[in-house]
Amino acid sequence: MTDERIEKNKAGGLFVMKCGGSTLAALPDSFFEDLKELQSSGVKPVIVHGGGPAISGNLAKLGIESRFVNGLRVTTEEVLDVVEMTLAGSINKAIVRRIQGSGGQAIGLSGVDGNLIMAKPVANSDEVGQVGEVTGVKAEIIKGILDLGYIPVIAPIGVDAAGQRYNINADTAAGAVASFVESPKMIVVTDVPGIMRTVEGQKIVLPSVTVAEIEELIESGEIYGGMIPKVRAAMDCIQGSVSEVVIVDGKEPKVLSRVLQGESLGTSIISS
Ligand SMILES: Nc1ncnc2c1ncn2[C@@H]1O[C@H](COP(=O)(O)OP(=O)(O)O)[C@@H](O)[C@H]1O
Ligand SMILES: CC(=O)N[C@@H](CCC(=O)OP(=O)(O)O)C(=O)O
Repeated sequence: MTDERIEKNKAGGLFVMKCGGSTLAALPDSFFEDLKELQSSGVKPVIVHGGGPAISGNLAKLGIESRFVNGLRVTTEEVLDVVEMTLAGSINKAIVRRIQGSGGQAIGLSGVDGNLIMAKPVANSDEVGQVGEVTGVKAEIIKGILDLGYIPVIAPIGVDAAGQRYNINADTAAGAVASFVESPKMIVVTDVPGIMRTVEGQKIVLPSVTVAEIEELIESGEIYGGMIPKVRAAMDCIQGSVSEVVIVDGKEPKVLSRVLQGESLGTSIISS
């Protein structure tokens, strides 16, 4: 990590990474070893994670059906108990244990702790229930944990001043965290090699896309399902301090350090 370009990133201070539930179990040990090496070299990673498939699995065990409206889980109080238990409990602690297992240092918390992620109901809460949108993130808590030498591992549960909990899509939460901590880059780690489109019958990965191109890809149906909240979160945060969002496959060797070194991997979303 003596590369000049990594040094430049260090000067930026930190980067936010979102780990999707689709990929968490498949992340190889080398992913966490790379993360540990970055941490040892002075880079400050912040992790926001999902866990949608695990939530659906736990709900199914309880005989509760999972329902989604435009990619957002319909969240009753009963569902919210399972969401919190899964995200802030088993998934969060599994990530912390994997980082520690690679010799890194991590502290897991949810957006409820210290009122880290403040939220309010989404506009269509009559349809989706206790789903939140972010109104604020206490960046000083994240920076404090980083200054202590730990990687913050954040579960996307929000809270409001009255103490009500909210289920927040993990891509949305990661984008908001990246904006509030003024991360220059957000890395979205998922189970596909980037944003793909079909050209002459072949699926290709787009090396970079602009906000205008994303709108066209959603319109044409080439971006659908779980990719939609990712690109929407990316578009929201690159309006502010985040200058680039990169979507990559977590199984790619040394993916984090390669992206931070400026290697062209996955799909880079840029403002224009
Ligand atoms: N244009 C696209 N390129 C790549 N993947 C896409 C695209 N449109 C939709 N997807 C889907 O988005 C999925 C990633 O979203 P999701 O399953 O929610 O992942 P995560 O758990 O990482 O948030 C991919 O596995 C793929 O099925
Ligand atoms: C409101 C909403 O839909 N919340 C998500 C939170 C987890 C998530 O987003 O996980 P992935 O990143 O693995 O999809 C859910 O309940 O599934």
